[in-house]
Amino acid sequence: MGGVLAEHQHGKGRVRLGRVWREGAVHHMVEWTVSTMLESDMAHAFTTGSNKGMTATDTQKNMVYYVGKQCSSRCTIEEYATALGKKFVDEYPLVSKAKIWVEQAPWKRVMVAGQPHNHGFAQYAPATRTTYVEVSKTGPVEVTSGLKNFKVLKTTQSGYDGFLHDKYTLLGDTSDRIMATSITSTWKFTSPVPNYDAAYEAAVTAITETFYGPPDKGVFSPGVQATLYQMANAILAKVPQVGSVFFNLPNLHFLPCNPVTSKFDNDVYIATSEPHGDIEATVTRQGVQPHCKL
Ligand SMILES: O=c1[nH]c(=O)c2[nH]c(=O)[nH]c2[nH]1
Repeated sequence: MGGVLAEHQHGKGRVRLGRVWREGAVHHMVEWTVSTMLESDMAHAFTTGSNKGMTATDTQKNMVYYVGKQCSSRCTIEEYATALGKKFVDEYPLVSKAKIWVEQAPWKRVMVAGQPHNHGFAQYAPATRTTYVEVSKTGPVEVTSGLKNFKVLKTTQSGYDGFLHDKYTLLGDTSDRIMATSITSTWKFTSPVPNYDAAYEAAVTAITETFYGPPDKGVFSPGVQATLYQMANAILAKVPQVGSVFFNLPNLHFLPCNPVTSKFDNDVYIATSEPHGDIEATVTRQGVQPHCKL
């Protein structure tokens, strides 16, 4: 057993936490799925079998709830992840770096009879806000935010042509098609963020304005690749603290359908999720290193 233990870490995956802040009759609620990873002086656990000094993954799970309790007033996932990461590196001498992932379930306050409900919530869409935070004993806290499962679609203002046509190609050029994708994006901050909620809303606005264009006319997309690049640039323009933006965009095809008695007339489609195109890229400001896609 002479192999070199090159890297190691240990953590707890997908710990689910509900947190309610009761402000009088009006309640605020979040549901978070938290994953942790600790880099620590624990090589001996792998190479000798001794677990001396180890922060057990069960303890890491307990800390998820403990720090949730400590957040006595409403906070963002970025603030929570930073507090949790700090707790690990401050509490445990052998831990050099804590890596924290948090996903926020899309609970929204419901409207009943036109009024916001005091304590009722619903999920209207599966878009999930995400964060990944690294806290080391030395060095700055590194925060990456994002979203996943954000399904967007437009029924026109999308085309795809000019690609290589050879004997293996069946797809024809098109100047009008449905464009649909399920957006996963992460954006890494390179300077302090005064308000993570505002930064998130600005990034989502940048994505939607760029994808759809103005409400009356929309905006033409010549391909998923070009739209991806434009959306990333829109985030860089709208959120000055962001240095690097990653997108993964599956191309969810709606295929022209010829119902038995008629021809396709831009009206009936075969909706598919598989197989799908898969298009991704990272776009950075000049001189900024791309962040890893997570
Ligand atoms: O926008 C697109 N990009 C592609 O790379 C691609 N490939 C494909 O078959 N259709 C599309 N559409």
